Amino acid sequence: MTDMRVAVLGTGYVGLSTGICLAEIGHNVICIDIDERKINKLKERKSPIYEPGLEELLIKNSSTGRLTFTTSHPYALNHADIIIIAVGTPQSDNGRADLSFLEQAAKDLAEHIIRDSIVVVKSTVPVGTNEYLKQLLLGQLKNKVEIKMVSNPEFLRQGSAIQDTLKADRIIIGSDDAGASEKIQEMYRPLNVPFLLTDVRSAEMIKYASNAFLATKISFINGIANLCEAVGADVEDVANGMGYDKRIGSAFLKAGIGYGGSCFPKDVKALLHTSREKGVPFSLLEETIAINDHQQELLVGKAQKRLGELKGKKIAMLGLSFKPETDDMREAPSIKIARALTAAEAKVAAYDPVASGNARKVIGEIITYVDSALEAAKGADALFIVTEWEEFRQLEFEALLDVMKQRIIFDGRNCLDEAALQECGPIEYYPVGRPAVILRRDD
Ligand SMILES: NC(=O)c1ccc[n+]([C@@H]2O[C@H](COP(=O)([O-])OP(=O)(O)OC[C@H]3O[C@@H](n4cnc5c(N)ncnc54)[C@H](O)[C@@H]3O)[C@@H](O)[C@H]2O)c1
Ligand SMILES: O=c1ccn([C@@H]2O[C@H](COP(=O)(O)OP(=O)(O)O[C@H]3O[C@H](CO)[C@@H](O)[C@H](O)[C@H]3O)[C@@H](O)[C@H]2O)c(=O)[nH]1
Repeated sequence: MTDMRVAVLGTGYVGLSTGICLAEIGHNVICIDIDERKINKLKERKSPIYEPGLEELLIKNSSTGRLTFTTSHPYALNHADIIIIAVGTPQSDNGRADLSFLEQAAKDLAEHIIRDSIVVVKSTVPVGTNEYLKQLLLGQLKNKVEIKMVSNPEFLRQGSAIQDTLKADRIIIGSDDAGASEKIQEMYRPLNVPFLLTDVRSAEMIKYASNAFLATKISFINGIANLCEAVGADVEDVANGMGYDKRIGSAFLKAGIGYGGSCFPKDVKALLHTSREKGVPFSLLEETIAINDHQQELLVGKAQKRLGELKGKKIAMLGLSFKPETDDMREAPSIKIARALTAAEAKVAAYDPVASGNARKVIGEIITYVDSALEAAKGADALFIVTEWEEFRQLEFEALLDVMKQRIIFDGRNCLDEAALQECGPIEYYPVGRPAVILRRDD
């Protein structure tokens, strides 16, 4: 059965992608957000975020009338009998997940739900939160209605959110109510994605375990990369060689300056917080975090070692967003790198294809934002690759190196073509976990 009536709370990456994709497979979706500016933009069929493919589907599904937007909870809830919560669960000071947006969402629901409903929690929440929310909701319900809860964590990645939603590896449905579980399976069935049915607590844990495992895989390969530098091995070949083993797999073995973004940093810390709260030591997670933090400092350390005092040196920074194909700056490694460089009194000129506007809000005016890689490179003592945008791989490095004061590149993402760089004449190229390429004038 298609054409279910669904309300989605929150139009961030998750809410918006979910809402759009559910409309795309035939449901009637209303998305609600408390942020009036976002909703106004969405009503004009413009995406408030940079996410490939999202705006096309937004326009398509808005024009069929299957996808609408509102800031009014009563209006949206009047429309729906499946309510998906996709509000943010940021990190609070002690590492714990901040549930205040969820608590407010539960209050909004309690006030305005007028019919029996299934409430689906898509936000990433610590184990036990679904039960807590249910109690909160039931305790404040204004109308006499029946509420069933389903935990349905999300696994999309920014930059490929739409494809990840339409072609997910799996859909996790955690519920103790067979009817609710069946209805949510029906909702997703047109996607033709495998379901894993489980209890609520296990569903909540699957999300944290998945993110923590992937983050740990990244820290592991970064640890190996640092060792490779010490022993003269090449981490790209090592990761390749490991990845052929099906038990290991090649994904998430890309060494570099560590993981950032709106999820891995906060979710690993939230899981660690749970382990401490329960008195179950999980020092592996501490190490995952420590390696990640260290990795972001290493790049600046390498520049200090090569250039000496950074005071007055000019650094060109290519890339600001936490990964390519997004303008999201949450926990982007560029933030720490920009702060460390400017603390050492280096002058930083940064270029990013889409994230400069958001970067200004986070990093501020301690660095200069320019409109091209070439402009950033002018007069630079070194160039840092911080985000592996495809645009940077395609750069004319000969021209870029020619405008630099010193022909030195630190590639924090191992994304440049070494052979092509060697064609550019004298160069010093320092990747992560691989031997440096040093071609002097008389080589
Ligand atoms: N970003 C990702 O790639 C991703 C992927 C998987 C899971 N998650 C998880 O999904 C959740 C949402 O993440 P996000 O990145 O989409 O969040 P986000 O911060 O980008 O967006 C959340 C939205 O919710 C809105 N909101 C807050 N309170 C509300 C309320 N009471 N009613 C309606 N709207 C409200 C906010 O205004 C905001 O627009 C988080 O728990 C996150 O950990 C995120
Ligand atoms: O081999 C790798 C892979 C990733 N990264 C970095 O790890 C971070 C996260 O990358 P990615 O996982 O691609 O992006 P996210 O959009 O943050 O997605 C993650 O976080 C989401 C939110 O929970 C989950 O839904 C996704 O499944 C999970 O991949 C980025 O800084 C990447 O540069 C590496 O350093 N090496």
